[in-house]
Amino acid sequence: MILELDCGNSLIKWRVLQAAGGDVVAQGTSVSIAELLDVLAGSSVSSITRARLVSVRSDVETAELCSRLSGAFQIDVQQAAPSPQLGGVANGYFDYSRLGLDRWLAIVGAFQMKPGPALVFDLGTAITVDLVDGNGAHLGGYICPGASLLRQQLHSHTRRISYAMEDAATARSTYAPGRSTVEAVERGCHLMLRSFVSAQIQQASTYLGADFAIYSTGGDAALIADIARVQYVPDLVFRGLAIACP
Ligand SMILES: Nc1ncnc2c1ncn2[C@@H]1O[C@H](COP(=O)(O)OP(=O)(O)OP(=O)(O)O)[C@@H](O)[C@H]1O
Ligand SMILES: CC(C)(CO)[C@@H](O)C(=O)NCCC(=O)O
Ligand SMILES: [K+]
Repeated sequence: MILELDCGNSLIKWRVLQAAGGDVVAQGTSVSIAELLDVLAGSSVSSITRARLVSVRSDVETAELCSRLSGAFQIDVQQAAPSPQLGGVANGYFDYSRLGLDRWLAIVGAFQMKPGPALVFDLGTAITVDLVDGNGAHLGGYICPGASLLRQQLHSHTRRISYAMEDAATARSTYAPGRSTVEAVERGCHLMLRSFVSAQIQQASTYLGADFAIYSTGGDAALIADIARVQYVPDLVFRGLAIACP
């Protein structure tokens, strides 16, 4: 079985495949490797024979994650590394090694799904947007605060904005003007995020032509999944990871 890990700034997303390109037998999100090892130990996942990992954490932290994993399963852990080209895509950064590896793999995963122009949204701790043209040239992209950061900044920098997170999801059910703090903040941030996404889609036609695919991935991808033409692909980074570490 193959263990795949996407180590973001807040969470470790992981899944276990029966074999390369095979069925997903287990998946989840963990706050730490220790928690992930506990979950796997208590599951029906039997023998992990390979692991591949992408991380946007510091080199020291990433090396630590890899060594914990190799120690636990007695295996080598393959790690995605920056590259100027992969899977028909050319990295568009001035310095290709500076492009976040999660972004890079999401673009590569998208281009493999359908070779052609694409706009890729990843909604995690940060929201990232990347453009790739029909020849596989990555044109660059954008990095913005994610949905939680937007709200948290309001909570941290004001005296009177404060509410229980349990009430947040209900408050987001419409976009009507908010009549309580929770409604006003949740609807405001949700609209801000969606307006940004719509503006990106509109602007992208300048660079990609009228006919491009739009993908959304990451923990908060569902917030924009209903916008016209947006395809929700939760495992976009893992698709790219399989190409980077075959
Ligand atoms: N089970 C979950 N646990 C925690 N957050 C979740 C969960 N499901 C969705 N989310 C949302 O996903 C967001 C985190 O997204 P994701 O896990 O893609 O990014 P990350 O790993 O934290 O960050 P990044 O990859 O941008 O560095 C949170 O802001 C939260 O709103
Ligand atoms: C932007 C994030 C945090 C998104 O996870 C990650 O891709 C990252 O750390 N990128 C490095 C900076 C860059 O991509 O320009
Ligand atoms: K991410």
